[in-house]
Amino acid sequence: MRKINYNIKEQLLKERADNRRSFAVLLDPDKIDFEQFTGFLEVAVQNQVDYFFVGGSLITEYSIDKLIAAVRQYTQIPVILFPGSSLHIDESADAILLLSLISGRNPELLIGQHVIAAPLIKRSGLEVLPTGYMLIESGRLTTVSYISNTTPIPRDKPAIAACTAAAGELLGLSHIFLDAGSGAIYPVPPRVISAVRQVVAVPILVGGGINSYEKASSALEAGADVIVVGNGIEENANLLPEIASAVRAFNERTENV
Ligand SMILES: CC(C)=CCC/C(C)=C/CC/C(C)=C/CC/C(C)=C/COP(=O)(O)OP(=O)(O)O
Ligand SMILES: O=P(O)(O)OC[C@@H](O)CO
Ligand SMILES: [Mg+2]
Repeated sequence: MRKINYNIKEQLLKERADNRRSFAVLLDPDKIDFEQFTGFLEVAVQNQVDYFFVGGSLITEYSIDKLIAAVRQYTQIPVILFPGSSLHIDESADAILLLSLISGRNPELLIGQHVIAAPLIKRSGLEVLPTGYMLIESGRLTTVSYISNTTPIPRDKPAIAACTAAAGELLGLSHIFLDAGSGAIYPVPPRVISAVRQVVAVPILVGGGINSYEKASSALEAGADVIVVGNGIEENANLLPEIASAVRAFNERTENV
């Protein structure tokens, strides 16, 4: 299937203006079982998954291009890179979350990797989604915290999260991603999401440890525009329809309000 010319930034802004929420499934290239992948994609289409995010803190197989080609063969779901480093850029995707890790104080992940990646991104034709990426404490040491060598924001300090997100927006970042980290024990607390929601106008993405209908609903009620789920779906195939139904229920409930 040919690449479609999406404008994801505009799509996210429109959804936000309409108070509609979206569902992104995180695909870890190292964990895809290509034998079963077609069936998985059918389920994703049936359940109206809005986006595939593709990436990881650490990638060992470098099968991003194969993964995207498989997605394209069976679906029109947009593929957005969620890179842990400048080595994870693949121009066959539709867009890239250009993350700046604003909750941390590691200059490499605030600007260093971006300098290295800039010429590649410019020539790739990928749509760029400039994103303030914020790690929130999650009850355990996550891969992303370890690999990025940064300390997450304490989960009981919504004011720190709000000021960090506000600073990111003032700097011109057009999305905020609140991430408890893949496999988090505790997802981003609703209080943190709503504190950020009150101070920024840009779309908010929330992920990490969302593994039930209830957790998804709480994040949506608190103001998350996009729910991102990875590990939970890798572990339990029934979770994809469950999260999709939480997003659908929210959208149906608020449709005529
Ligand atoms: C500028 C460019 C192109 C890259 C740098 C991008 C930045 C700043 C990254 C920040 C830190 C980072 C390592 C983010 C990766 C986040 C991610 C895709 C997490 C997915 O989960 P994993 O952390 O891989 O967890 P598992 O161990 O469960 O697979
Ligand atoms: O794998 P999970 O815990 O769903 O987290 C998804 C994503 O937000 C991780 O960066
Ligand atoms: Mg992973």
